[in-house]
Amino acid sequence: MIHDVAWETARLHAYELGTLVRERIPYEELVPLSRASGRTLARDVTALQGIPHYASSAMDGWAVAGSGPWTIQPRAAQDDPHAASDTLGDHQARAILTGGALPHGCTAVVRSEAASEYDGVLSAPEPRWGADIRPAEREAKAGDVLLAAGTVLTPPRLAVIAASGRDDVHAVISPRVGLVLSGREVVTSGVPLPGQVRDSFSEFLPPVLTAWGAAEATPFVQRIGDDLASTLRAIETTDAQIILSTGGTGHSDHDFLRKAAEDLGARILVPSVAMRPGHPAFLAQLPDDRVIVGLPGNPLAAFMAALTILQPLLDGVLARSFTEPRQIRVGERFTALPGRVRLVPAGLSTEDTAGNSHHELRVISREHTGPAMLRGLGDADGVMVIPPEGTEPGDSVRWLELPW
Ligand SMILES: Nc1nc2c(c(=O)[nH]1)N[C@H]1C(S)=C(S)[C@@H](COP(=O)(O)OP(=O)(O)OC[C@H]3O[C@@H](n4cnc5c(N)ncnc54)[C@H](O)[C@@H]3O)O[C@H]1N2
Ligand code: MOO
Repeated sequence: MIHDVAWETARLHAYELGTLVRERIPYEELVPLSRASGRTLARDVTALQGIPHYASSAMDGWAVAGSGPWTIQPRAAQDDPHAASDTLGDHQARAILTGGALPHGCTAVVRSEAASEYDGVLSAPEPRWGADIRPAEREAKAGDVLLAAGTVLTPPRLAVIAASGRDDVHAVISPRVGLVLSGREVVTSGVPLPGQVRDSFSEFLPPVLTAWGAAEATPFVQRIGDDLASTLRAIETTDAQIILSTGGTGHSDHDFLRKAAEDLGARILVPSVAMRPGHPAFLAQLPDDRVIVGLPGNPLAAFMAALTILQPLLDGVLARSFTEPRQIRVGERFTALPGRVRLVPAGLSTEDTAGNSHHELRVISREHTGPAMLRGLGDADGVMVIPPEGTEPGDSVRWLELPW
């Protein structure tokens, strides 16, 4: 009798195994910013200089010193309106563009639309001291830690790093992932005949892996039949550090993943998970520390298993922190399912299933969410985790983000 691991425990085991794998593989590499989106920082990033690194104008208009009216000074460098320059004396003004370096002595910027110019003299309502000036180092001082190790690089974070003067970053090296797709009935193109099934995973899993930070390159894909020899061969011959297999997680005489893992001396960390769908999900560590993640063959079940085991595993391997899911209010009633959580594709809505409107968003399950279906997931905003005791409308549940 296999002992199901609680959903929360399966996530923790997967994360801890990931941190162990992290110690066994090379840690970091220098990556240009242009290729660093989605990567994880291996080290803290400090500002090479302040952001911004000089005081500048926030508007097109006039740099002024003291009170008006002001005598207009010629531009220091006619061909470069942004050039840092000169000093303004009291009651003097000089034209300036947004982002232009402030002249010394400048006490405010007057917007062009607020000022009038006549015979070399500028008049405007008295500006507040410091108006429309962007002081140096307002966003960061030189040497400040801008982003901590373990942070995932998003487009705005890359821009912040660039603004501080850096061209590249130390990113955590992603593990090599191999996909092993099992099932003689699985076909990869065209219209499947009765008894055949069109492959759901080779289009689906690689971008999910990329979104979860695992692979810059397409993972190595092997297709195997339903037999022990080819299952063993697939595991033994790949150089992947994480072997992600689909199908064959069951206990029938056509399912060989568990037997293969046992024959290879693997330590089974998660034999199955107290969840639905995705219950047969499986996590094992081979004697050489490579990892097998067994995803069930049913496509939605496979994704729920991946959310439960693969994502925390990758967070561990990528030196990211363990994330606790956010809470969100559910908009419908679920009866109890003793001992198991349910992972349900759901959409955000301001209405509950009884048609009542609410100020805060609630989540409501989508249609077409059977274990072998992906339509509901395609329409979903996220996945809700329904506790074994069920829910009443308005209860809080955990909410898992989708990787796309
Ligand atoms: N007697 C029992 N039968 C089953 C149980 C059980 O507890 N007792 N559990 C069910 C659950 S839950 C799941 S999930 C599946 C697990 O199946 P396997 O991981 O062994 O996967 P297969 O049997 O190989 O395939 C299941 C199903 O998925 C389809 N499949 C497989 N690969 C693909 C693919 N690449 N693309 C699309 N679809 C795929 C396959 O054709 C089957 O229909 O077992 C239940 N049975
Ligand atoms: O993991 Mo299975 O349906 O629960 O498809």
